[in-house]
This record gives sequence, structure tokens and C-alpha cells, in this order.
Amino acid sequence: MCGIVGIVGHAPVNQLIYDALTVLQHRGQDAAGIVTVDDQAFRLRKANGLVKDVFEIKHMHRLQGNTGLGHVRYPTAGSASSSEAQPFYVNSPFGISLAHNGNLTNYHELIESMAVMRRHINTSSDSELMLNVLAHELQKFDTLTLSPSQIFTAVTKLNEQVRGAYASVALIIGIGMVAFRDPFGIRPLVLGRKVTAAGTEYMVASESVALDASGFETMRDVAPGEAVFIDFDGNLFTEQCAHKPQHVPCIFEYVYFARPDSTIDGISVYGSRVNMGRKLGAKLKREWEDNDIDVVIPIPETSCDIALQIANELDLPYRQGFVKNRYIGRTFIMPGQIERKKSVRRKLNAINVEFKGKNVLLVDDSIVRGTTSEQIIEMARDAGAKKVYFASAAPEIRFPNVYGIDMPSPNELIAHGRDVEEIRRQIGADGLIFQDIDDLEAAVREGNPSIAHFETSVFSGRYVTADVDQNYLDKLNESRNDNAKTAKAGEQSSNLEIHNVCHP
Ligand SMILES: O=P(O)(O)OC[C@H]1O[C@H](OP(=O)(O)OP(=O)(O)O)[C@H](O)[C@@H]1O
Ligand SMILES: NC(=O)CC[C@H](N)C(=O)O
Ligand SMILES: [Mg+2]
Repeated sequence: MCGIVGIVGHAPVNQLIYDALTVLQHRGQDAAGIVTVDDQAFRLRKANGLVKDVFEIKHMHRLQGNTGLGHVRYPTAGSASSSEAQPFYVNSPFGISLAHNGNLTNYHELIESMAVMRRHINTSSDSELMLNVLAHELQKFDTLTLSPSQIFTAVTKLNEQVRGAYASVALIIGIGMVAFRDPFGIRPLVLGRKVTAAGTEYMVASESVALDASGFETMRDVAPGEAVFIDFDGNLFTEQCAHKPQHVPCIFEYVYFARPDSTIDGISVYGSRVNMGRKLGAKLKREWEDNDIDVVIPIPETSCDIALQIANELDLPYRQGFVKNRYIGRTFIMPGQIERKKSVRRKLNAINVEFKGKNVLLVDDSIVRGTTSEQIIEMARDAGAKKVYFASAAPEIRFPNVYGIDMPSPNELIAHGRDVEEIRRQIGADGLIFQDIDDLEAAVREGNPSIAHFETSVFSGRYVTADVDQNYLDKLNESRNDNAKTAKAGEQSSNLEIHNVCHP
């Protein structure tokens, strides 16, 4: 679930993009990159690591220009090599650089068509592939400049070829910045502006918090299938570029990915989490009528708003029984299971007094691999809890995700092939309760009743792009399960890191 940002401004954008990336860091911790346009040249810095480590003062000095893009990466395709960090670049036509959040589901079909088009893809990244599809479509206009309508035609053609989830932003040298969202609007993309003495500046980003941090006012979400083009004079053009757009945003943004202070598709992420707590609290009251819970404790950080609301519903005390180490990032988006497992105890520590002799209800937003829940229940018992109950604000996650969340392998999901009782035993809880899917959808929809459907494939196994069959899922599992990724990591040093050769 990467984070993207793009700005067309009237003053240097390097610091604004850096600031935006720091508030999008929760969407990707593996790599970061910024590209700016300085006169007629791209300036690029990208590498593996957190934003604060990737960009040193010397890099920031080099990132000159009033227009730029930024990306934080959480790999869902290809490898985690620095050569697959984003933004990507092609030199023809004009010179284009692109940043992408999402995941393409017809990579293999597209890569074959690239060979026919005599386009070379140097990495195994689906985002580099998407950039080349865009470049190929723009190349078809045999002109020295591009009009907004030509750009929209190219995006329309791209939408006809590319399947999966994508919120993308691209800079075209001498022309402007184009941002577009897939026809289902699976991944988020928001548009904002800042009125300055020199003229209006525009910004697109994965989440509204990035606009807030850079001093931009939110205008609206980019619609599913829509493209937004801003030329270098600051003129904004928009057009619907999909034949049958449908709004089916990813529900997991609200459950886990997005920051609570963001508003996505008109829905406050915080508000949706409070609603999740309300619904799950009501279910707990209904189904565990005579419970003996003494205290509700969240598993920081994402579940805190949910747990507080559950405590209110149950009229029980809410206590922060775990302290989060602020220097450890999100464990779920870490690349391998060994690291994820080790990081739970590094990240969270129990305050014994909140557990000693009590029956505690631990609340998390979701149970995916069970890495967190298994260890945290053990920690609660070690801290002296009498009984440990567990509540998940998301239903059982039983199916892989193919739209930008790295859950490629059903066997790695703790709820795959297990009922609630089996999961309870596996994580070692005294009681376990999951949110119902209808309640989860209703909790999120309350913020924007016009959204009829959400992308909920991890719970249902139904994939909205209709191109995902068992054969696809089997291949995905084979190529991206934890063992396959570990094997791939060993090969990474052989990748050509073309982008950094001139500018170490
Ligand atoms: O069942 P699992 O595979 O462990 O995945 C689920 C856990 O991972 C996430 O936390 P994470 O540490 O990534 O981030 P957070 O601090 O935002 O809660 C999520 O909030 C759950 O706690
Ligand atoms: N999480 C994402 O959005 C990933 C983007 C892209 N598929 C990559 O792996 O780089
Ligand atoms: Mg968590």
C-alpha cells in the first residue's frame, strides 16, 4: 500500500514533497523516492529505507524545481530491491517519471505486449510496466507537444489495457503532471490546491493528511477512472477516462492502512473506526451477554480508536496496557515473517499493573497472519492476566489480496481454512470474536452512503476486476509466498541500479 504525491507549484517543491512523504510513511516503509523537474531535467533520489534516512541534505539540494513527485514503497510485486524503488523513469517520449500505488493483475499479459512494442522493462516491477504502457500510448501522438485531450486519450487507452488497482501520478517533461485512478477507484487519490501570490499550486496524494502537512486545501477525491492533468503554467484539466467506472474502494484502507486523520472518498477514517467499535461493541453485548471482562485494552496503534469505542459501548474501563516503541514501524508491512515476528516484542511492551489478576479484552483492527495476536496474548498472560479475550474489528481474512496489500498466500493467513474456534485455539485466547462483514461495510459506509460496494475480497474471495481466477491465485502464491520472497531477496544484488550510478 504505497503512498504517492505530486505537486505542480510556483516555488521549489522538494521540502513540501519530503514533508508529505513523512506523513505517508505508514503506507510504505521499504523505500522512498522523489523526482523533481529542474528546467528540462529530472532530478531523482530513491533508495531503500525510511524517508528520513533516504534523503540527506545533499540530495535535497539536488532536488531542485517547482514540480515533483514522491513515493513511499511497500512492495507487492517484483522484488524489494532499490532498483524497484519509485518513481520510475523512461526517456521517451519527452521523458516521463511515474509513481504508483496499487498492484496490476495482468502483469504477464502486459509484459508480453511490451516485447511486441519493443519496449524494454528493466525490473520485475508492475509500476515500471505501467509507466511503459503510458509512454507507449503517448508515443502514438507524433507531435512535439501534447494537448490535455491527447493525454486523456492515452490514459483512456491505458485503462483499457491495464487491470488491477492503481492510483498513479506521472510527470512529463515540458508538458505537465497527470494523475489517474483505476476504474474501480480501489486505491485512494485526493486532489488539493494552494492559492499563492504567484498563482494556484496543485497537489495530488494518496491521503488528505499529506495535503494538510504541505499546507494544501483538499478540493476533492479523484473519481474512479478519472484523470487530472495540470500543465506547467498551473492550468487544471480533468476528464473521465474509463468507459464504465464504478466506485468500489478498498475497505482495508479504513480498517488498517490509512491514517485516522485522513478523509478518503468523503469518509473520515477515524469516524469509520469509531463506527467499527460501535458495531463490534454491540455484537459483543449481544453474543457475550454474561461476560466477565474487567477492562478493554487496545493493541497499538491502529486499534486504539476502535477499542475506546468498544469500552464505551460495554461501559467498561479503557486502558492503554501496552506501550508502543515509537522507533519501530508497522509490523504487518515489514517484508518477511522472521522480521515481523521479532518486531512485535520490540514494538509493544505490557504494563503489568493493567493486567495483573484481570480478565482483559484485547482489541485489534484485524488478524491477518496472527503474528501480533499470538504474541500479544502470551504477553498479556505473562503480565498476569487471568483471562485474555480477543476482538477483531475486521472479519476473518481468508483470501489473498491482489490489489496492493502483500497477502499473496492463503496458507500464510491464520483464518484460511480455520473456523473461529480453531483460530481462537491457535492464538491462545479464552474467547475470540470477529466483526461481521455487513457491520464492517455499514460502519464505513455511514460516512458516505453513496458508496454501494467496497472492495472486500480478503473476506469474501470475490475480486471486483473479474480477471482473478484460481490459476492466477496459484501462480501468485507460488511466486510471492514468504519462502519465494526470501529466495528472491538473495538475487537482488544482481539488479542493475541504473538510477543511482551518476548520483551516489
Ligand atoms: O495478524 P498480523 O499479521 O499480525 O497483522 C495484523 C496486525 O498488524 C497491524 O499492526 P502494525 O504493527 O502493522 O501497525 P499499527 O501500529 O498501525 O497497528 C494491524 O494493526 C494488526 O495489529
Ligand atoms: N503497495 C503498493 O502500492 C506497491 C506498488 C507496486 N506494485 C510495487 O510493488 O512497487
Ligand atoms: Mg496493529
